[in-house]
Amino acid sequence: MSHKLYEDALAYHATPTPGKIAIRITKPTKTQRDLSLAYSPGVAEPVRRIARNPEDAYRYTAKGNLVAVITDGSAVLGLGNVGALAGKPVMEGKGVLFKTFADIDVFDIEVNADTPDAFIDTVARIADTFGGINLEDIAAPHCFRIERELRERLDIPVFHDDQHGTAVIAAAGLLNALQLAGKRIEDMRAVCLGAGATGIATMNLLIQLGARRENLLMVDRKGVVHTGREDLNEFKQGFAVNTDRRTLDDACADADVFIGVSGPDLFTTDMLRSMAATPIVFALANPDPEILPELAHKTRDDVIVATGRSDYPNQINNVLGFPYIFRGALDVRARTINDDMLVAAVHALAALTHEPVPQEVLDAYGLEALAFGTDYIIPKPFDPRLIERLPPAIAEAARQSGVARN
Ligand SMILES: O=C([O-])CC(=O)C(=O)O
Ligand SMILES: [Mg+2]
Repeated sequence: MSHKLYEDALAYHATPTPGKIAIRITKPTKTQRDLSLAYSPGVAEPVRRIARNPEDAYRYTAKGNLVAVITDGSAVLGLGNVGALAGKPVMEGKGVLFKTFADIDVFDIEVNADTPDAFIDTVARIADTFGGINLEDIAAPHCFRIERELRERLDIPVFHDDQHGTAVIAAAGLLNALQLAGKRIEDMRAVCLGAGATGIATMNLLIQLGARRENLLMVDRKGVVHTGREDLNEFKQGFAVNTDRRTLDDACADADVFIGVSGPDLFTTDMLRSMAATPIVFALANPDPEILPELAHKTRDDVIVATGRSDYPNQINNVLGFPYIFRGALDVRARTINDDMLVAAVHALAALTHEPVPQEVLDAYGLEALAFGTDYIIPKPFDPRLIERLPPAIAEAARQSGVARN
């Protein structure tokens, strides 16, 4: 990407105030009386109430609209293990998006943890502060255990964004792309390059939506995940297929779908040429995709391409998910975010793409027109209808599945 954009990004982050987010006060604090309500002695009364009834925290504190965006810095974007502190710009960025798109407040928390247990313990001990926990940029496989144990221990939603957020958006975009390609998810043969958090969660969600496990080939650094391998962790084992295919080249031949959640430029033009008719290529590595859209389109004119980036059509990025999924969950004080809620989000997103696009979306993207088609398989992040459609669908799924407290 251009050097200029990166220079601009540094200036954006540095001035006029370092960082991207600050705290706002929601009550009057101008007079002696204001202070005696906000602080001693008045503050003692909500304290006594919450001590008697913890649910009162939702009434007298910011808890119910406050999400922790928490990382250990072990898998920041596609940049790898850069450490907790270096992950902070991304976590602040998530806070900006939660606030902009769903009016949810965020504390970003960067945890230096030597072990998954230390991380789990830290999060569990601070969880009372929050209405929900958004785990971010935590590497596989330890992210799976971290999420599972925190879900068991806590009665607020715990959601690993890079797994389920990205999976929801990819699945919604894929349903639409398959429709354009005239293919059914039940028949689709898909390759997933990258068997980490996002890859595994996405494949699991596609199976829930009708994909057949034996038609999904996961590929990791050592090649195709197949039943003859003895180096697979329990999460990859679930996707081991009985096949002769061994390399990424082998896997891509005649495939209908390629989903990359790996690293830059790993998907070649030869691989693309070997895919079935109207191939679907989701090159989702951030910031640099597995293949650049211009190269994919130059290689085949029947390809449908998506990336994770804002500067190309078809942005498959979890920004379309986490703000609205948490909004829906917080609105009904859901105890968790379950699969029914994720599937509801998939269908709401996929359906919205078929409707006429409002003028303000065209303006935000400098476009004359935009309609369902190969360059528009998923709504744009600046679509004001997202906040109207997604949270109610997710909240309803929470109610139906019995995890809503309101
Ligand atoms: O931050 C983004 O653009 C999407 C994301 O969660 C990641 O790449 O880890
Ligand atoms: Mg992430």
